[in-house]
Amino acid sequence: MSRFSAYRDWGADGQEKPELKKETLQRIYRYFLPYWKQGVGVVLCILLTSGFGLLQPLLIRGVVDTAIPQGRTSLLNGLVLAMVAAAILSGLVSVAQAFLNSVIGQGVMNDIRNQMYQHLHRMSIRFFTSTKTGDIMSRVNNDVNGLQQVVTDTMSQSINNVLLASTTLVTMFWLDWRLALLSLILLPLFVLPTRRVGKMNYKVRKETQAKMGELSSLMQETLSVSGALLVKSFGREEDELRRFTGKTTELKRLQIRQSLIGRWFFMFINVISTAGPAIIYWYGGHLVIDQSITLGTVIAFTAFLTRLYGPVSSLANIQVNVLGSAALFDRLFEYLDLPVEIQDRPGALELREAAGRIEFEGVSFWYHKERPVLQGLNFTIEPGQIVALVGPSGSGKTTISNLIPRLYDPSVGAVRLDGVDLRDLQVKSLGEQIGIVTQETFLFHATIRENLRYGRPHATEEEIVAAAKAAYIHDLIESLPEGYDTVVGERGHKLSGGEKQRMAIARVILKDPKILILDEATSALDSHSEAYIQQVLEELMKSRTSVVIAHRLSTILHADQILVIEEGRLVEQGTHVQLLELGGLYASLYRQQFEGEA
Ligand SMILES: Nc1ncnc2c1ncn2[C@@H]1O[C@H](COP(=O)(O)OP(=O)(O)OP(=O)(O)O)[C@@H](O)[C@H]1O
Repeated sequence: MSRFSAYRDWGADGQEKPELKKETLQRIYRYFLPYWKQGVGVVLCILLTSGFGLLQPLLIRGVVDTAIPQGRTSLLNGLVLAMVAAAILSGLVSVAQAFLNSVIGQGVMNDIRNQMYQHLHRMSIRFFTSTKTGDIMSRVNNDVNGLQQVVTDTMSQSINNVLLASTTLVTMFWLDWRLALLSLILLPLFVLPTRRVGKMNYKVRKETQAKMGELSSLMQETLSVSGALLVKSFGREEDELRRFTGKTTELKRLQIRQSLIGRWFFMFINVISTAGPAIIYWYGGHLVIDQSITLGTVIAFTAFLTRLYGPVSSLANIQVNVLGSAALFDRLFEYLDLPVEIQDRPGALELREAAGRIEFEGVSFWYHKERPVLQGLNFTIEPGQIVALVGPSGSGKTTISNLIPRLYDPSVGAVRLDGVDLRDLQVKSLGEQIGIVTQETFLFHATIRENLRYGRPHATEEEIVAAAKAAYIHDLIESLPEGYDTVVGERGHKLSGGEKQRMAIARVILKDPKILILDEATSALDSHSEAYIQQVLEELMKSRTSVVIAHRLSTILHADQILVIEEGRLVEQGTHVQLLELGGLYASLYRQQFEGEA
């Protein structure tokens, strides 16, 4: 089985039980390292806010125990002012903390998103043909977004909570050890239910995430232009609706469950945050009556109690949260770690100007090992030659042409350009020498000018117009209200199949590559336009090596060599005249077409 076979089930959400791996932690740490300064800032902010927080109950105690009983109004004013000032300062610091947190979170997220996009572009076509677009999108968008929330919240809240809980506990013991002990005994009451709720919440959240992924994949497929067209043309709207509502109903159920879990959580919090202080008032009240502590201490204690229980119950969930973040990171790392199939070897040569001699030596190829697509191909294309690949549908012609720009590497044997194995050349420099026009032309959602310039980013206006004229598309472009500024592509102006092919040809004319691959490049044209374009292409093919795949054999009569492919094997080779004389597969294909057209 190919090492890429795992791609096929990508996004099926294999990992259920997250575990914390040392390598994961180390890698996460490396992403945060560049932001250490902001990290120090966050810790300082947390220290300050927890200091301000500690101050409040102590100030309350001063008010209750000293200022009011002793009738010291100036002290009362001072204490109240200090309370307000501490609240304002604490608020300001928390704004700064939120800012720093965002800088870190967004920064890490941005770095990962860019790294992921770059990595995805290094992946071979095999990856894209075997992975659902929805899954790729979902990883780049949802997972990376999820990261910010989970990571920064988990990280800074954990530090925050540890500090809050420990400083509060120390202060509580300093104030009165008996009440402090009682608070500690009550702690499990608080912590245990929230921990359970936290776990349940995590599980449902994960299920919801997976369901949402499925839903977005489904929408991506059925709401794309081609998908919608298919649904309509087969009248399958109702079935699709059923499939969709099946998933949304499931999602609804999960989300209701999630919000119920939230309600349970708040119920526990409410009960305990009322019951906790009540118990402290009860025991503290007795101590006040016995005059062993002051009333202010009891009031301060109840304020401290919420400062203790909140952070401790969050910390009880920290394991779940940390595991959750680690799992999210792991999902992203899995993508980042996908092996790059086609990449530069160390010391790969830069191809400056290819002469254009292409050799296939003992080339076999398979997408999946059990089904070879090309078998033992040997042939040479001399510089400047026009070579046509001919053969029944599915015989492997496109696959052969894909090996030349190294969209795939041969499974056995070698493809050479000017005597050098393609695997020893820099992939980018190879790509620069090759121009491809296929049956399906893709245009970006951009202006016609920008689309044409894709072939040569620095092309002048004159060069663009000249290329468009050469591809017989200039007049059409001029007739559009916005001419070369017309936006085409996914949501822009629609060009017909033939017009798109002419755009693709103009784009390649601009690129001016040394090697040309035309895979059914004129299939969308009527015979009148095809005759025109054929002239253009013949002009274009002069002085470069060209590989042409065409079902309409009339377009390849003048090829220097015709390679006849059947079931992945080279079965005949020669010029049109030679092959007709041979009276084999080519002759019969030609006769069939000739008779069909006659
Ligand atoms: N990405 C892929 N994964 C698995 N099998 C593939 C893939 N692409 C093509 N194939 C298979 O490889 C074989 C050769 O396909 P190829 O597209 O090279 O044929 P072709 O001669 O160009 O056909 P056509 O004339 O119909 O375009 C076919 O049987 C096809 O099903």
